[in-house]
Amino acid sequence: MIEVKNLSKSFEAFKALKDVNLKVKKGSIYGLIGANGSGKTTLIKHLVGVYKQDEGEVIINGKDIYENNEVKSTLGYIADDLYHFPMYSIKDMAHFYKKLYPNWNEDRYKSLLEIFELDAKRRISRLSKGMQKQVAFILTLSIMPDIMILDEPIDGLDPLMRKRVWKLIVEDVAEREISVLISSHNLKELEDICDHVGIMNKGTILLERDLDEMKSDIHKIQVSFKTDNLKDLREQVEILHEEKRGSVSLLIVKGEKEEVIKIFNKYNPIIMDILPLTLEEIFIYELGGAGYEIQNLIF
Ligand SMILES: Nc1ncnc2c1ncn2[C@@H]1O[C@H](COP(=O)(O)OP(=O)(O)OP(=O)(O)O)[C@@H](O)[C@H]1O
Repeated sequence: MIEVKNLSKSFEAFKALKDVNLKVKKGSIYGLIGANGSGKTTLIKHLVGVYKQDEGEVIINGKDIYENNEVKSTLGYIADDLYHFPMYSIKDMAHFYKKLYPNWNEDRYKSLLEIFELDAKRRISRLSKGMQKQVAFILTLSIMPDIMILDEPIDGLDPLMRKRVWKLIVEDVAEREISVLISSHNLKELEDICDHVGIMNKGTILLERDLDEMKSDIHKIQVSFKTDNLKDLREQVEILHEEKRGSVSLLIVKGEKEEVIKIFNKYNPIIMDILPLTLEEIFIYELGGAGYEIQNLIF
């Protein structure tokens, strides 16, 4: 479990993190989205114990992470700027990790090398950027972490590798109940794998949502009535957005699905379809209501 309470951090006069609160439960995946410079990497460097906070707490599995090697040995971290010792091969690096991480699993390491089809004798600095990322995943997954912190993890990976990596992470979450935090600019990438998503903006978490709850609470409805019933409907349901396409209205409606359908059905619609919403659309409509320009925050 990852817990951040009232975390603040300044670099000289610049306040990079302002009163950040966040929780990633056991067996869940948290997606951290935010524009360049919003504070994701600064937050992550606190989560992995690189930075010491000015205020607040950063607790991993019930303990402060900063200068705590015992906690760090259960934590897998993939930084956005990977570092490998220049002369090291994958095998040398694995040897180094084996000494550093008590839960290192040699069988898993070997099977991951096969999955990624990498030769352990190859020097890491000579591999392509994407292959270096694959090595980082092999090493990180082989330490059998309780917690994984991934900063832009799939940048540089091709679509097949992305799929492979997500599958491995989701399996670890399901089988070993690890907690994962992933930062990304790409909401679409996170949509299928995260349970929670938080949007960072100017050093704070602007909005945080449970994805299942969120998806069950907001609906895209394509509807057409014989007469114009939208005026009456507006008084009974919360409509976040509406568009008219000929005789058909496209509505984004907030509320419990069955209840919303019941209300619409009272007006005998000629057609009524409930369409799936992407995560991006949900954020746009939710934040649109709050007066934010979501596109500026997440792209
Ligand atoms: N060591 C530092 N000294 C001074 N300012 C810093 C330092 N590290 C980060 N900052 C500032 O803090 C802010 C947040 O940076 P951070 O790297 O956390 O953003 P980010 O959300 O990870 O961005 P990106 O998506 O571009 O990676 C930026 O304005 C950055 O300039």
